[in-house]
Amino acid sequence: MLRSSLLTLTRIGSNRLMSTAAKLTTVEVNDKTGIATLTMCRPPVNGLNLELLKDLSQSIDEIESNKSRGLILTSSNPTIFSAGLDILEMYKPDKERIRAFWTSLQDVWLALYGSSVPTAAAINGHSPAGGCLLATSCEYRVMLPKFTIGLNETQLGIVAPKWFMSSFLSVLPRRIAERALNQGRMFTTEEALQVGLIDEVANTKEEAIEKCSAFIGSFAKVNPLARALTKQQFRAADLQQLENERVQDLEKFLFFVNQPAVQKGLGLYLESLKKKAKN
Ligand SMILES: CC/C=C\C/C=C\C/C=C\C/C=C/C(=O)SCCNC(=O)CCNC(=O)[C@H](O)C(C)(C)COP(=O)(O)OP(=O)(O)OC[C@H]1O[C@@H](n2cnc3c(N)ncnc32)[C@H](O)[C@@H]1OP(=O)(O)O
Repeated sequence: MLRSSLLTLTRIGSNRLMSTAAKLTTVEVNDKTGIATLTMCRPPVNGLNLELLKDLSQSIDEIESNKSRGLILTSSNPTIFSAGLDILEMYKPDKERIRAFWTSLQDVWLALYGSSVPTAAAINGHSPAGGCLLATSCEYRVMLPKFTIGLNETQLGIVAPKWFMSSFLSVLPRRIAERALNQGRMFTTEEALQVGLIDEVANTKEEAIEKCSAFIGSFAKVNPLARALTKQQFRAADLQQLENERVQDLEKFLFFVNQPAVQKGLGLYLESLKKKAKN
């Protein structure tokens, strides 16, 4: 398979480390537990651009087909899980590339939210918008203190698509989800724990990964097929909705993102990020 030819396989202690040639993600399988840790490593902020999304898709497929016991998603950056979609993909976009970009994002969501293996996110840094989408696509979340997580799209003058809302709603009560989305609210770790957006707090990344592993281990005595089919039945309606509306969803996104007012808003937001970075 093409994917195999892109992979290098290294052994670190009892762990197998698979990394893509471009190294935007690594997959490390713990030989004792059989759990795969998928790490995003795209400096400076794990912005989800086309290449990172393609890598994530490939890595998730790899983990599914390697029959790993579970998947833990985390980041190599010590303060940022993912800054969400790379705004440079949406600002003054290239016509063909932005189509591939959005389609890849749909692929990642379908693969992660619909994954047959147990999934958990070790959120070791800030996790706005697309970062929160990835985290809420997993079944369990452990976060480090003093970071933020949420769907802040309305703060940028954009709208979270329905399937972002589906992931959010699979975790939060409807009333809290609706208000947070309308406000574009970012929750601190402590607030996220209080509303149920995350399941546990850990003091270090290692501890977060241990807690994620313990969650995945909690299924050890459950029949894997029964567990996977049960999970997929819970998520089937959300997944089917995007499968049915993929093309319309892409066209809606392209129409929306190309509106002059949206482009202006994204430009101003990028400028404010750059100014903040300089100060
Ligand atoms: C009806 C509906 C139909 C269709 C829907 C249509 C549209 C909706 C589409 C999509 C939904 C959008 C989802 C998203 O994910 S949008 C992205 C949202 N993300 C953010 O708002 C995060 C912004 N970043 C930050 O808040 C901070 O950077 C962060 C807390 C992550 C890290 O802070 P830190 O102080 O550590 O780093 P910075 O100095 O701020 O940044 C370093 C560097 O990185 C650049 N940067 C940061 N975030 C992004 C990003 N998301 N995209 C691109 N670039 C980013 C930042 O500018 C700095 O760059 P430089 O100055 O060049 O070093």
